Amino acid sequence: MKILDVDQIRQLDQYTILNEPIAPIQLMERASQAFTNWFTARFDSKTAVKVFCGLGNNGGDGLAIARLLIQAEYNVDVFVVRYAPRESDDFAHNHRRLKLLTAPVYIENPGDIPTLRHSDVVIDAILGSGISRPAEGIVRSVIEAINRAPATVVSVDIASGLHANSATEPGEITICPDYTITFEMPKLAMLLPGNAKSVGEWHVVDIGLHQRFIDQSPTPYYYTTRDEARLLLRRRERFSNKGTFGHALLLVGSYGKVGAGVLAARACLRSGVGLLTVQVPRCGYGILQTAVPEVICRPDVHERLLTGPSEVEGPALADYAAVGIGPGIGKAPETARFLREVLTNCRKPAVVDADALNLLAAQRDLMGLLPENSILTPHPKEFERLTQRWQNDYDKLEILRDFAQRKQVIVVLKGAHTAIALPNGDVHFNSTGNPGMSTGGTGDVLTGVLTALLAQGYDPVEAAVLGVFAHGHAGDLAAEQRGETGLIASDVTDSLRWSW
Ligand SMILES: NC(=O)C1=CN([C@@H]2O[C@H](COP(=O)(O)OP(=O)(O)OC[C@H]3O[C@@H](n4cnc5c(N)ncnc54)[C@H](OP(=O)(O)O)[C@@H]3O)[C@@H](O)[C@H]2O)[C@@H](O)CC1
Ligand SMILES: Nc1ncnc2c1ncn2[C@@H]1O[C@H](COP(=O)(O)OP(=O)(O)O)[C@@H](O)[C@H]1O
Ligand SMILES: [K+]
Repeated sequence: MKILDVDQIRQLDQYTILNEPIAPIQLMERASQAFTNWFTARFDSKTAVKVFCGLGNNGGDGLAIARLLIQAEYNVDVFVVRYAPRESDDFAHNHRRLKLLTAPVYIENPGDIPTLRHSDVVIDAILGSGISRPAEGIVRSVIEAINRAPATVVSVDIASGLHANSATEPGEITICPDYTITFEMPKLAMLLPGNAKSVGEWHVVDIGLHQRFIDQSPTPYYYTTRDEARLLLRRRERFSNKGTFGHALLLVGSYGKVGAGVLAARACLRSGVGLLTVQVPRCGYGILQTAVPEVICRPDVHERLLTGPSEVEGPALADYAAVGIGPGIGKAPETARFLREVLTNCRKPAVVDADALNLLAAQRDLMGLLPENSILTPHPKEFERLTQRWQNDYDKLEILRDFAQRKQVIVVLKGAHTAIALPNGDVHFNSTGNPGMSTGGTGDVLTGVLTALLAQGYDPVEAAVLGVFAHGHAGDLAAEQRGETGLIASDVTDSLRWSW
């Protein structure tokens, strides 16, 4: 799904009005109905609803929502924050309609702000995507009062005060909602960690904006939906054999961190690889053979480190269908030398994770050896080591896109809504995963998943988008079973389904 910016959404709005065609006020009605459908499924009609409206179209939505809820027999109070003498045409239209049902309360001074109780549900329709300056004066006072109150808060389209696709400057204030119900598509701001408090749990409701305009609109930002991820999945053919699905090599582990290798190996097997060889330091031999009997184990000649040579013969590096390197390998100079050898010789896109990334950061010339379209999977700290410190999430996104383009690699920047930057500058945000996955080893699992997909011949971009989705989906299934708190990395592997 594309993520468009505010100007594009405004044009999309106009395009829909002209080409569907639909009257602007009807489009507002459709958006308000879509919000109301979500709201009534979530909160019952005994709920005390307090709708706060601004004077633009977001406020117009709020007034229409208030009317729809009154008609559905909810107990609704409406407050209009009168911060300016102007109001939008569609606000005015809905204002006239609402006044036939109820009398809104006008807030001009802080003394007009009502007291909010724990049992109240606030609908925040003060400012939407049209915000053009920081919230000040009475708008700020209302936002502060709502944030202080113990009530549940649901924002219409976007939290008041939050910019849809640019940074919130220090000192700016936003509503901190429990939920955001946004129209048609997520806004970039909703996918960025720094905005978590200004977004809450968010849901998209479809309001039928014109698909042709969306298709034609250029954007570097995408959000992977379940259907899109499903389309990437390949079926296993009936007349297949293990050779059909590739022979992968994982280079993993060091003394004390052989477990990282076990996690990656198990996940690789659970992701459909045909055959898997795992090279671990000699100390990991017994551990790996016992924990994962399905793998071919190649013990390194070194007892505690990965250094390269092994007494067990195997295919040349370039003959493996895919190579994954990093989980648990440590940063010893011998391992750094081996990494250099691997990157020089493997000639196919590789999966590079964890300490392999830290070694790249320490010896930056290694980056020049990365095979084109390799998949790098840093968490934010590792990414910072590879690049530089950033000012805010938007700055970080630019650094991410620039890095992927300059190095011609795929960067999977992990976290909630993992951002996958492609060599063409596009960024795909993931839609699966949960905070239960913030626990040691889940990243190692991802390395196994991605290596398996490359070995099966998935194009690296597809492998990255699909693998990250499947990994997060497995995390979500695991969380359903165990809850988020009790989730461990092995549960993610055990929950890999490859259907959704
Ligand atoms: N696009 C869609 O698909 C659909 C969109 N819809 C809805 O429309 C919303 C966007 O509406 P919108 O453009 O009228 O913007 P909105 O935020 O309501 O208000 C702008 C007004 O506030 C003012 N203002 C700005 N900043 C301010 C501040 N800090 N403090 C005080 N005032 C401030 C600004 O003033 P100005 O900049 O002109 O001086 C202007 O007067 C969108 O979020 C969605 O809810 C649906 O109805 C239908 C489908
Ligand atoms: N809050 C979260 N929401 C969704 N996914 C998360 C969250 N926290 C972590 N994850 C996922 O869990 C994995 C953690 O990887 P990483 O930080 O490398 O862990 P480790 O190094 O311990 O293996 C990543 O795939 C990341 O996207
Ligand atoms: K709002």
